[in-house]
Amino acid sequence: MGDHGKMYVPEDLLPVYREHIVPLADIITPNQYEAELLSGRKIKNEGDALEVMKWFHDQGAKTVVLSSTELGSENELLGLASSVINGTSTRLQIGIPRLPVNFTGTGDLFASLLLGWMHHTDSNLKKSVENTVDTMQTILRRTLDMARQEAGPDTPLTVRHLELKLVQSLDDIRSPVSKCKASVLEN
Ligand SMILES: Nc1ncnc2c1ncn2[C@@H]1O[C@H](COP(=O)(O)OP(=O)(O)O)[C@@H](O)[C@H]1O
Ligand SMILES: Cc1ncc(COP(=O)(O)O)c(C=O)c1O
Repeated sequence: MGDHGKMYVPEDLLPVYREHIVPLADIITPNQYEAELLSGRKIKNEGDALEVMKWFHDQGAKTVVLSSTELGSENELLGLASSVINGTSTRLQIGIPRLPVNFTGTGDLFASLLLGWMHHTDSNLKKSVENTVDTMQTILRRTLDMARQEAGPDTPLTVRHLELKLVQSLDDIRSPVSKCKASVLEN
């Protein structure tokens, strides 16, 4: 829907997403801006993030992952996740090392990887979020390295240079190298 304070889709679609699309979702992976737009609440701290994730559960989503928030630090984005599946509730957070460029298509890639891992792990939220973030890191680092090589030292990186290196990352999609650990939030 949007990012960095700007919507990609026409603004008059917001109520359609909120009222008609969100209630259809089993799993939803908004970034901070999208979560704030849909829920109508600002996320300024972890308590706000937990309330916003509860709002999505109240709309019917069993699994909510805030793919990134600015609640981390200069060097880290913070992801948060919550699932209520078969009466079992799990909430966790994960630090995501921040790379110094804006990529395009990361939200779509994140959603695809998470869906695959939730399917393969019988809805194990912790393992799915960790594998997803680990694979994202590997793909984005490869994308940035190859973009810098291709552009050379004097050319600014463009969207074309930063096209996600998915095909080159097939092995990392299948078998992520375990690095980022999620911590479970108690109550
Ligand atoms: N600059 C970045 N540094 C590190 N990881 C990033 C960066 N941008 C995106 N990602 C990865 O992509 C995922 C989705 O990005 P996010 O910005 O939350 O969604 P969207 O692309 O929809 O705005 C994040 O969880 C993170 O793993
Ligand atoms: C119109 C438009 N712009 C940009 C994007 C890229 O979004 P992101 O980088 O958040 O995945 C999308 C993703 O679906 C989109 O539909």
